[in-house]
Amino acid sequence: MEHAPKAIDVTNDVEMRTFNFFTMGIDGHPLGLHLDMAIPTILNNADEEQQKDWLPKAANREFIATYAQTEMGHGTNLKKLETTATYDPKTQEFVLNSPTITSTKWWPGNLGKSSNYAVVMAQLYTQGKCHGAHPFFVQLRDLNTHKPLKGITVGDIGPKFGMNTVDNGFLQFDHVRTPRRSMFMKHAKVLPDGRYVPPVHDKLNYSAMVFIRAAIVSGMAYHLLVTSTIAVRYSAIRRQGEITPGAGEVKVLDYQTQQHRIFPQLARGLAFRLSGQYIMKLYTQTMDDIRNGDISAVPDLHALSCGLKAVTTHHAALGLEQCRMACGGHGYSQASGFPLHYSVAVGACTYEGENMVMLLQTARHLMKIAKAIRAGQSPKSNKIVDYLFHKGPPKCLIDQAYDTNYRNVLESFEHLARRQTLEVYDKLVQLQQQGRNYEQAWNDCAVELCKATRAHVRTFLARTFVEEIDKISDLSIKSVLQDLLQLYLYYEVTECATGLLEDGFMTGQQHKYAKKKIYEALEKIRPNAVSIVDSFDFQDRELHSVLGRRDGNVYENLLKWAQSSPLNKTDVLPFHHKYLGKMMEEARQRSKI
Ligand SMILES: CCCCCCCC/C=C\C/C=C/C(=O)SCCNC(=O)CCNC(=O)[C@H](O)C(C)(C)COP(=O)(O)OP(=O)(O)OC[C@H]1O[C@@H](n2cnc3c(N)ncnc32)[C@H](O)[C@@H]1OP(=O)(O)O
Ligand SMILES: Cc1cc2nc3c(=O)[nH]c(=O)nc-3n(C[C@H](O)[C@H](O)[C@H](O)COP(=O)(O)OP(=O)(O)OC[C@H]3O[C@@H](n4cnc5c(N)ncnc54)[C@H](O)[C@@H]3O)c2cc1C
Repeated sequence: MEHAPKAIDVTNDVEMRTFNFFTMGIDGHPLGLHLDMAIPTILNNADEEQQKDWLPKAANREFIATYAQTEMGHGTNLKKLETTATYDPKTQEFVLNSPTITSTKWWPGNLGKSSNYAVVMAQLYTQGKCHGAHPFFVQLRDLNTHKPLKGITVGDIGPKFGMNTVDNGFLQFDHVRTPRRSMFMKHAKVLPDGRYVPPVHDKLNYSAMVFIRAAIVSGMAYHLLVTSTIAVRYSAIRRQGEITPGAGEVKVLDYQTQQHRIFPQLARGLAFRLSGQYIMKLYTQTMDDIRNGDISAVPDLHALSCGLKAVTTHHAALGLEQCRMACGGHGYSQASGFPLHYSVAVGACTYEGENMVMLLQTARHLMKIAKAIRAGQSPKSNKIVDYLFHKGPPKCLIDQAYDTNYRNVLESFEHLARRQTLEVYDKLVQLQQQGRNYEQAWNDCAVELCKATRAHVRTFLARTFVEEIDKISDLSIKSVLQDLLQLYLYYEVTECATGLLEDGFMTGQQHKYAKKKIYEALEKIRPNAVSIVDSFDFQDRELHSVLGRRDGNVYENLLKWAQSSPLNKTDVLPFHHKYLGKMMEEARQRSKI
């Protein structure tokens, strides 16, 4: 198959678009879904003729499209989406319909007021048979008046936990007719007479979600690096309390507890950035392969993107909260920027696949591998999973004198992932032997399946971090990043210590060794901490934080920020005399009686 036209390479500016997206919660980005889901859908699911028609206009912003898949009643379970697209061979059109209240499309970004087109996921019916969810490219609003077209009800879903500058919307179809060729026809097709032509892989229609899951990994790195920049800079300004009595108040960044709270977030931000680059390259390569008819990497990409998305979003949410708490009272102010960054970032734990569901998707992949291992098969030279086939050292070696390239630490992570994967597989088999069906057994193992996925993803993140730091040639930069790598690896050892201690693989003494390495790394990072975050070169505008200002003039600008509040436009607000003043006057009068 010849290469499809690459009018735009959606992934070449992912870093910038991740930044754009993740600040959209700050300045509202009516093109977020257009750029990050609608265009990738056109690129990967439209046939050549459709691409020639839609892609240049989309790239030129001649319309704004969103990605309308989730419904009020279903977001995770795509098999049960209720919106229908029924083919009418007489007119060669699809009839789109929202049969129930729960089939109302609900959540799509920019759907409420901005978009005039949408990628609509609907159950495809033709010749009386349902062929499952397929994407359709549908016009929603008149291009001149921007009014909804006939049969279309659309609006904003109202205020949310965050991202309230984005018009997430609702959408209902009342028997809306759309041409046959509005169905994305690169993979599956419906011929003029209504015959359905199936795709080579029935999940290729889901590629836009895979793109976002891959992009979110870099997005979470961005959020952790932004918020740890704010926390480090503020902690280098804020003086509170003494370490040596009489020696004067210290910068709170000198407290070990403050370092232990913030620096691991910095380290995780770097780790996620490196794995984010890896997964985006894997996505791009896989999409190229699909264009050339090779779908062999699709399962690996799906499994890794689901696992990375779930783990990095969860750790980013926890890490942002740690950075906020580390800034005390001012961290709780909107002036800090934390409420904004947090409310945008934490949505990623839910959208693009709720995290538990994503962990379980990766677990499906791991169970296939476990089955092959138990059947005595050999590994398939796949660097992401081959370690599961290998037998690692019987005991933890992290405290050996020399641990070249942290091989002993990585083998500890591999041991835990291997053990948890095989143990939960064996439990799955055992439960079925005891009479449970597969689905029941799966549900009874779901928590352990998620743990196995987290252990597998941790191994991947750690190995990628080690390999990428090893490639750095500038020794001064390498030395600083190795301090963060040391912190990351031993912090992760302590984070999964229960798993490593559970089977006696690691000893309590080795756990103490890991803690010692953490404290050592904190001490090494402290003198470079401000330079490290300054090196990210975030602009004050994107930090959106008085506490994280590059010039460090926190207090003067905190007062200026407060004084600029509308509440401070006048000394006495009208409500005072109307309510509080009146209440107090009446109370004084009563007390005179
Ligand atoms: C550029 C910067 C951008 C920065 C970030 C911008 C973000 C924009 C902000 C917000 C946008 C948000 C958008 C959305 O939220 S869009 C809606 C997202 N919705 C979801 O993610 C739904 C989640 N549910 C699913 O994906 C699926 O229902 C499922 C995967 C949970 C289950 O799928 P299902 O069809 O039911 O299949 P099975 O579980 O039965 O699995 C069958 C089989 O298929 C494989 N598979 C499933 N999905 C994929 C896939 N995407 N790719 C490849 N393979 C897939 C699965 O592994 C099974 O295989 P098997 O084990 O071999 O049987
Ligand atoms: C900020 C934001 C932006 C969004 N933007 C878009 C968009 O642009 N386009 C779009 O189409 N959608 C969008 N969504 C919707 C989003 O994709 C869904 O909310 C998400 O997929 C989760 O589905 P749900 O809401 O149905 O949750 P549910 O699936 O109902 O989840 C509820 C609970 O059930 C659990 N659960 C569900 N199924 C299983 C299972 N099989 N096994 C174990 N546990 C399970 C979940 O883990 C969760 O704990 C957005 C959502 C948010 C929050």
